[in-house]
Amino acid sequence: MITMKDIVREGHPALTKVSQEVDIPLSHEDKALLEEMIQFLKNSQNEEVAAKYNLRAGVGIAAPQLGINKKLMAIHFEDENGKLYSYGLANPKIVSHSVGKAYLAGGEGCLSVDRQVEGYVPRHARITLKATDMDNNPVNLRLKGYPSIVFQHEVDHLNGIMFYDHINKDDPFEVPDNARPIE
Ligand SMILES: O=CN(O)C[C@@H](CC1CCCC1)C(=O)N1NCCC[C@H]1C(=O)Nc1ccccn1
Ligand code: NI
Repeated sequence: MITMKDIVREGHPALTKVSQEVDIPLSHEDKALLEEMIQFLKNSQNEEVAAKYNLRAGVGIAAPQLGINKKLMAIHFEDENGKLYSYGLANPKIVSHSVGKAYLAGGEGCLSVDRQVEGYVPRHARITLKATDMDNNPVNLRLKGYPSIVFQHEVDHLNGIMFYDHINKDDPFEVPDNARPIE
């Protein structure tokens, strides 16, 4: 099972590399990795399991965080309306996005970053994302709000981008014009 010791931390080269696309149909190895990544997220959100294995709760994880530079990412969480987002995705691509921006009002963190980094992380408010899921089916998702932010955070990892790369150095809490805060 994946635990925190498997998650590489900032300074590890895998986090700033552009990852490679994977072959479709997925190899057994890549499919098994996506399954393990989803299981980690489920475990991390389960109080007993997280306490037992000292897991930090996460809603998404990308293969580079495991030192693996493949375009594989997993997302698992329920939004405020109880809608479940649970995906193991290969070769995700943001094919279109809104002009408008959005950001988490509380800022962002990362399981690969063992420190608080203050500031707003401006992202696209809405995105259309295409990918292949773990059963080799094409996925076409239109996302807004918190889910849109989560998916963008993970896609960034596959391109070697960390959340703090988006924070305005001169004014971390500067709100880009017409950007929407997500509580
Ligand atoms: O690349 C992937 N990562 O680095 C895991 C990150 C991904 C999120 C950060 C901002 C958008 C996506 C993650 O999940 N976190 N960041 C650090 C500690 C907190 C944790 C988190 O937000 N946990 C959470 C939130 C709601 C419900 C349950 N748990
Ligand atoms: Ni992260």
